[in-house]
Amino acid sequence: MIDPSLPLTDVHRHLDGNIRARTILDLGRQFNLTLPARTLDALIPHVQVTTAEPDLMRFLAKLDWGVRVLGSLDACRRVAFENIEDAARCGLHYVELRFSPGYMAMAHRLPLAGVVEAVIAGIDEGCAAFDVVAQPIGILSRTFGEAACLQELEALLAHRDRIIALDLAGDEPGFPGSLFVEHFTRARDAGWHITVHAGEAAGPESIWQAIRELGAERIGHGVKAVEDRTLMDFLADRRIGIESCLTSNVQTSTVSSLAVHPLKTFLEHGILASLNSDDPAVQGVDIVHEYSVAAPAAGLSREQIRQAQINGLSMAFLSDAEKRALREKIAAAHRPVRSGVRPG
Ligand SMILES: O=c1[nH]cnc2c1ncn2[C@@H]1O[C@H](CO)[C@@H](O)[C@H]1O
Ligand SMILES: [Zn+2]
Repeated sequence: MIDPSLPLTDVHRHLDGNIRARTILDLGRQFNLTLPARTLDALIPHVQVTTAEPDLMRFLAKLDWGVRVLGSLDACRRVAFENIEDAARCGLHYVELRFSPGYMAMAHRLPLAGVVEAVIAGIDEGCAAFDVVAQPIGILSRTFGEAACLQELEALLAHRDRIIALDLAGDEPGFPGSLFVEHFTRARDAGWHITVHAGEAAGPESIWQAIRELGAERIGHGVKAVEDRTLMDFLADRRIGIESCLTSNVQTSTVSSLAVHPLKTFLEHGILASLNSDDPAVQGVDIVHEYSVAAPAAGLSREQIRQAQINGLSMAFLSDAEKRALREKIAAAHRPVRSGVRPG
């Protein structure tokens, strides 16, 4: 139930959580690595979630093979390019691709700033080849601690003009946002937008912390906001966007089923919440599934799904003029061409 006359956006999509299984096989061969399987069918269970994982960390382990095969900077460039191709193929007009340079560099000790440069180059090449607007968001992988995140931050700052925002992802309960206040102060000083994974594996206090201490303008997942009415009022009043990722939340056991997902409550509360994919290749689903299958299963009406699509562009890290231009472009492309009408 995507409205084709409106821009289709995905503002919460991990580039390094969207590495094709076929590419993992291919790069594994190229770098002579021993993968857990030699064929695509046999590899899938190692790199894709099939049934819900018991918790976030076990879900995140499924992303590991994707980055273990990144044996060179050119491999990083390739997966970034393929991410744009994937976005175009599923009909996205605008995508914010987030990635963690430290996580991508880890297995083969690639230079961190080199990874950032390669990812940006792949995104640029993809945007030149396909009709998609894309912007990169840097991630600090909290799972590896404050010092590792500082190195990621430095690498991202080396390309500060090409990065639009900073995010914090990974082990939310193990590494609370309070450890990263300095990192985010520097990010804001660099003029970046801020979005933070919060209220996914930890409670509403994690969302308050992200807003008050890290300066989050948007929240990734934010599921646990439903437990705190004052917080929901605050999110609605301040127009702090919630980047919902329905299928992901079931696969990480953040919610027990789509039927109990709070997105519908957020929309009824007037919160700026949108539909996004998270880690499409790992999840085995993409944005079209989120709109046509997951959102109805989460109880959203047609009108609420349309509102979520509008919200996706509203919360995008674009200027008002850029948003208007995208809206007008899609509306014009959708307008039916009148044939057989001759002027005069
Ligand atoms: O749903 C999620 N919640 C929290 N962290 C995530 C999620 N998906 C991916 N990452 C984390 O983001 C970085 C790669 O982009 C990695 O740190 C990965 O663990
Ligand atoms: Zn995420």
